[in-house]
Amino acid sequence: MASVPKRHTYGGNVVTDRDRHSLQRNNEILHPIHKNQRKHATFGPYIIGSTLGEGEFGKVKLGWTKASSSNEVPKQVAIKLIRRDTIKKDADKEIKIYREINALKHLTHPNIIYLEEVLQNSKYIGIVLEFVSGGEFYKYIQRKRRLKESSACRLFAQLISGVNYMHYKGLVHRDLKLENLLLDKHENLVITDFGFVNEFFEDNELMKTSCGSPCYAAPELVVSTKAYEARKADVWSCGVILYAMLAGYLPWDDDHENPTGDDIARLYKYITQTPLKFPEYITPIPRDLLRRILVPNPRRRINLKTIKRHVWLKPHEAFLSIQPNYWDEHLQKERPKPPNKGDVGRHSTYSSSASSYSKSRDRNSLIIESTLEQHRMSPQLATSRPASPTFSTGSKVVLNDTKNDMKESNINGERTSASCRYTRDSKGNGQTQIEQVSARHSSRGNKHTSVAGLVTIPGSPTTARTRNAPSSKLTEHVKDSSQTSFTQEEFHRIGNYHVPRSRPRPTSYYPGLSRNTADNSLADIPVNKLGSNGRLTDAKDPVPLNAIHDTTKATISNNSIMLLSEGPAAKTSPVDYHYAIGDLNHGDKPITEVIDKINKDLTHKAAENGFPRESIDPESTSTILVTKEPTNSTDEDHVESQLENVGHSSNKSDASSDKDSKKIYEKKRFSFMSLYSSLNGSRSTVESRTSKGNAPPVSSRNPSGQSNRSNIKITQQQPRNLSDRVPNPDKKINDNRIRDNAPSYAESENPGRSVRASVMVSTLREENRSELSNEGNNVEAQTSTARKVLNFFKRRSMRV
Ligand SMILES: Nc1ncnc2c1ncn2[C@@H]1O[C@H](COP(=O)(O)OP(=O)(O)OP(=O)(O)O)[C@@H](O)[C@H]1O
Repeated sequence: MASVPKRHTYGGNVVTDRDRHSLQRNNEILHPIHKNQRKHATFGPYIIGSTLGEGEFGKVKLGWTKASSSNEVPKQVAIKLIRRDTIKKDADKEIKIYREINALKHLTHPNIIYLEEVLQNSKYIGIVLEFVSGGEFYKYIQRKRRLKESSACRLFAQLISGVNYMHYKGLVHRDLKLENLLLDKHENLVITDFGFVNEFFEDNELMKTSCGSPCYAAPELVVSTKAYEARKADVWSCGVILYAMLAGYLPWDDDHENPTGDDIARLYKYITQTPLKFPEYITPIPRDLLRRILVPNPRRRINLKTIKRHVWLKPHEAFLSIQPNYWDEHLQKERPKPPNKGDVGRHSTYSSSASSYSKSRDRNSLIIESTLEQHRMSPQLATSRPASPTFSTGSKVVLNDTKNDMKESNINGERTSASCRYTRDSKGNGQTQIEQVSARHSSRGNKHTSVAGLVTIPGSPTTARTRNAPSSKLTEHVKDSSQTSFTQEEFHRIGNYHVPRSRPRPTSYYPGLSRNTADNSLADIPVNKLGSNGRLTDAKDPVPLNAIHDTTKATISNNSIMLLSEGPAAKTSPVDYHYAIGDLNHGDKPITEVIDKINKDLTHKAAENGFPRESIDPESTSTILVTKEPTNSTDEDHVESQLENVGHSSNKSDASSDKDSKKIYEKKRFSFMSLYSSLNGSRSTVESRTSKGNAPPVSSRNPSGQSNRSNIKITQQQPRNLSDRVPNPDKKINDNRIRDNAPSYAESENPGRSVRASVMVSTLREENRSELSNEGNNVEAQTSTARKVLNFFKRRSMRV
């Protein structure tokens, strides 16, 4: 008979029968092991399962508590096991671990990983975290290529809520990136990996230690040796994350001379000097938000408070308006009561042959054996060595512009740094002593229950259920958070975890990995040719904060403009009219009047250009290109006030957007070659576009880099029918106007070739193909006509 493997602890020691009896007697951890039961490794009270992932510090294992009765569902946890011998040699590593632990024990937020406890034995430190079963966020994006806007919006709101909460607690993460985000089983975002976390104390003190991952780190961390404002650095990273969610790849990852970003100096030069570019499927509103976030100059970068109020996040306004202290008050409620003061530091102890454990009842009473006490720090390290064991002294951060939005960094009434202590608590035979952060018996299941349970908080982006809840309730909750009633969620089921990683995760996210699949929408889009140059390239220069300067298809309908992104993945997004057209509507004119005027102008122009007047339905949707060029205004207050003035904005579901977009395209019939609108002094030029809605991407740029307020570009569709495209003298004149009226486009971005003409040609080719295939009889005649048209455009494109 094959010998049954012995149950052993993760300390590597075999648990003897004597040990087991002693443990059972103490009723502490182990349960009787039946002969036919599989034996497991254990670590403290947890049975150790498969490897969930691997990081810098070692493996993260799935663990679960042993059920004391058949009815009890074991609680699952993730245990970050860190070999003590590895950190003994590496004081930096140890500092990171303590930072993480000491930060996490103060954080209770649905979108921040929850620290259950910390255990250690002679070989390992085990950071016991809630188990998050939805997998890694970057893989999620890779799987989906990119996220739908609504989904990105929900997750970004969660990210912002979590980051805002930690800032409220006086902590900055400093290493926010896709790889440090996980998803729970409800696809809620969970921020992890607090190894670079730091604390800010006083006003006017900035952080000096650069950290984070290059692709996500704010430029000021790298290009400047000056102290930086760490919260703004977190904001930058959030922007990079948002970009990655929406685009499916990182911004500024296309420097061909530095494809992997290994040359960091070059990478940052590239970041600060290359305008932010967008793929066409990112719609104007999130673009606008990204442009405000990804501003190299931190002083001009939007802050969290303003982000929360951005119109794009309007659907999650309710969730974002929950005050950070709400989470402390209410999520803590569902956890065991904090100990009486006298209990702090009191331990109930049990032991095995490998290690002994003690439990304190207070999450703040972390006692962990620190090798730091035994090591002399190198002078270099000593400077950044925590004054308190918690955080490095070299990294204090300022509270300035968001000062009013943040409270003093008090945690449970005391400074973060004061709440942590290291004690040496050796036991008997010189064995390593134990620690425990908190004896919290509630599961993260509960916590996420709370998250899921935020059903009672309508508008919360945390779960699908929350979104349907009546909005009045949210207000109640926001106003009176004491009325919370969290539902209890069942524990995570064993097996409901993602496939373990077999190797360390990448430190940055390379979209190329996901692009080699059949994602034509990504592959086909000349991303580098799109976007605008509204963002200044020099960090020293003021950056226009409040500009919508994308070329954007828009459809006016019922007092609102449907802004359409361009290209195969085009989606509609109803946007507040005032917001979309900005100065166009300055003169207190009712929107309907303005729309009427635009439509009349269009009709007039149609007639002028030889199109039948009656072919335009003034009531119907008219496609226009709205391009509001960057303004010189750089004042953040102005941004805020602008945002305040922004009316409603709602994100339509993608399905309905698609429908709308199709409908709109069906209605488009003409392409106006020029239209100069003098509405409120705004200059309007006309751009051509194809019937597929592929406006020349480069035209969205402001080639001169100069700021022109409210440069509205209006156009209508190219005729859809082949017969409409048959060249005639009028049409030629018309076509010449296209070119003549779009000098900016031809002049600058593509001096050698007309992208617009190319787009037209390719579209014509496509349409010819489909139409000709339907009309077999006239194939030849029409082909030759089509050829003429193509040749005409080809010649034109060569001439430009
Ligand atoms: N709470 C958790 N629930 C589920 N899986 C987790 C959890 N924590 C970590 N993991 C998995 O383990 C992997 C490594 O975790 P983590 O990044 O926290 O380790 P680390 O040693 O701090 O890594 P890093 O190199 O980023 O510092 C994660 O990518 C994830 O797959």
